[in-house]
Amino acid sequence: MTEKTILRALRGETLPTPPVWMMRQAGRYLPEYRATRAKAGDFLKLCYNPELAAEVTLQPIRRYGFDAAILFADILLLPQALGADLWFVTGEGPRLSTVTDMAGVQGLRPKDAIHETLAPVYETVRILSRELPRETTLIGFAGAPWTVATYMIAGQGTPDQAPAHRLKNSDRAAFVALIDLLTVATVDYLSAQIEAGAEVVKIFDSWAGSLKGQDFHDFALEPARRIIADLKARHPDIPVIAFPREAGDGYIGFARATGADCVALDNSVTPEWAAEHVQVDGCVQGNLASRHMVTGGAELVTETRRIVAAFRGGPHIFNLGHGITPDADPDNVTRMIETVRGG
Ligand SMILES: Cc1c2[nH]c(c1CCC(=O)O)Cc1[nH]c(c(CCC(=O)O)c1C)Cc1[nH]c(c(CCC(=O)O)c1C)Cc1[nH]c(c(C)c1CCC(=O)O)C2
Repeated sequence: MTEKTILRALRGETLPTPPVWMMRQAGRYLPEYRATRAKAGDFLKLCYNPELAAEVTLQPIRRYGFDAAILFADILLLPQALGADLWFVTGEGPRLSTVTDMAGVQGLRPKDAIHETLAPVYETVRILSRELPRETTLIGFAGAPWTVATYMIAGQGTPDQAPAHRLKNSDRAAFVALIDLLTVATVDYLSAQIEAGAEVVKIFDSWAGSLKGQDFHDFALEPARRIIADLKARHPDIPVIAFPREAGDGYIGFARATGADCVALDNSVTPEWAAEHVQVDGCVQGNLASRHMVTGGAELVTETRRIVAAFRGGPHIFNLGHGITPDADPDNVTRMIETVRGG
């Protein structure tokens, strides 16, 4: 069997047509997702129901034939497995019990305890590795320590991650202890996904952009480097995609410094800039603005072609710059894929 297209791109091959998948491709813009979520009861019940989580992972593959499927789960399941309370408020987002000092960090469970909670996620991966079409790559994932810590410290999403910055600056020891626990737990979590059948893993650092200078080095780059080094020691052939969202100039050299096989790009960088400064080090993923999945039209086609053309000279996986939003039109996704594949 010839190797899957995404694995070829991740090994550094320049392909005539970039493989394509989408962040949040299983999500609320799809009526079949909404129906399955209703059947599960709510979002978290869906995440912990292996049959239904596998079903929603497969839905966009059946509908669109994406080159990759991403495990259906959430980056906040790991804090829950470490002992935080987690719930979702409809229309608002996640809520967690907070960790605000060293006693809070020490009150979390040890990393070896996570698998008890996360076992259903590994079962979802096993189902998917049996049921996916043979040409489709299965991507596992976790949040990066900084991004996960921002939710654990604030107890919710925050526009500027102020509570996490405050803890970092006022109680360094507690903050570093939390980052360290998340780093080692993430290695075990991703390793278990790989052992269950994930062929690639992606590390989402959605709030990396709020770390500047030395902080970016210490809390975005360094944890990613440690996670990737430890994972590759256990699973040498597993490619890793890193997503230090809104890193700006921090994207330059990020793959080299962390050992990532691919860097995912958000929309704040142009594809022409990224081809010159980031793709020189290897595979890149991205970076169509999600709003085109809402607005469609000629601009969707023009922008898609522009990104494909800008990255044509090197390894590239086509994706959005962030997750597709619930108000997206499913037909625009079809249009985007046709355009990537030569339409
Ligand atoms: C920060 C973050 C989270 N989760 C995730 C991130 C990092 C990526 C990013 O920046 O978007 C990652 C994530 N979340 C989800 C996946 C599954 C795989 C995929 O399709 O990409 C992945 C990879 C499902 C989800 N995670 C969530 C949904 C929507 C829940 C629903 O169906 O009601 C999905 C499909 C909920 C979620 N989960 C999270 C938030 C802030 C929210 C609420 C906001 C929102 O509703 O979009 C935390």
